[in-house]
Amino acid sequence: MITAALPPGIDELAVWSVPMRTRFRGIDVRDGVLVRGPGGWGEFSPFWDYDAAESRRWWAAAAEAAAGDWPPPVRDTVPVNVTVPAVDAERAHAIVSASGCRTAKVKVAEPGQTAADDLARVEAVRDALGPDGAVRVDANAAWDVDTAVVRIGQLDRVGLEYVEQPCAGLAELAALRRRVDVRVAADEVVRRAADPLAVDLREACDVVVLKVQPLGGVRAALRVAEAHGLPCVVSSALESSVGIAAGVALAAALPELPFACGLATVALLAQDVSSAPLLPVDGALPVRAVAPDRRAAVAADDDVTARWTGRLAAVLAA
Ligand SMILES: O=C(O)CCC(=O)c1ccccc1C(=O)O
Ligand SMILES: [Mg+2]
Repeated sequence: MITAALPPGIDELAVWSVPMRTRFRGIDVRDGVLVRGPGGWGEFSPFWDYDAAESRRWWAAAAEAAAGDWPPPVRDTVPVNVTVPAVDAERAHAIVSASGCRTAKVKVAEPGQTAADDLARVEAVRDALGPDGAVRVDANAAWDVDTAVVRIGQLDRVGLEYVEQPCAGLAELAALRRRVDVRVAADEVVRRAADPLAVDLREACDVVVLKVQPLGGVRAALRVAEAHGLPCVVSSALESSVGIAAGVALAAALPELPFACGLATVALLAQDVSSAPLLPVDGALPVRAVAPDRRAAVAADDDVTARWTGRLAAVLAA
């Protein structure tokens, strides 16, 4: 526990650090800060490549959770997808089979891998799910428009629910969307925007991905959903179960939830902050509070703790 320099409204900070089971987006270790306020626990865990200015929305999400300021739920469970990292086909099959989920999101276009690697992984996932499951892919903005047309054409042989952020920019997404039949989902183009409310998504996508921390909290993300008027999918930023609970609160509060959410990612962590982690049962997460009772077991070392308290101080001063 750290007692120095607590932010306003916060009575405890706990810095956690756990290895990933599988490398994901170049991340092998996930870490962050848990904060406790009068309304419960919140999570502040911007990725290390986010500067203080870009991390401010992440802090707003943690402060909102600690204040207990979430909107009421309209459902008590949230259907989720299993998230498949850029692993080989055999492991992808095993991950999906073990998950109990009926929807899978598969990472594609990983640097150093080929189109054949992606196709083999996606085919294995389809095989594991059977014909009634839903398969979506996420390219994390890796393709130009022509490449995306070709790759999506190949991968859609298994039938895709949507392709998430196939290209980087709004104009590219719009150009691609006119050339493929598969739905396009927008992620980075919304969550990394200076103003996620003001991005003009009308031609660019069919689905909007909402992430609580990058958008500045549950209420801020609900305003993003309302501003765009498109179907939304809530997805994680690889948080511990405390941060995932905020995603679940958002998914539970959305008026419509037509697709499974990307909130089953505690399974990608080797350990969790809670002895009752938010992991899916029969493809869904329950809407409930999370007690981070394992914070001593997952406590970061002094060096990592100092880096996080420094980061938090920089964000609060910004
Ligand atoms: O959506 C999911 O299934 C899991 C979350 C996920 O993919 C993700 C997690 C951390 C950072 C970025 C992303 C992403 O959607 O690109
Ligand atoms: Mg994404």
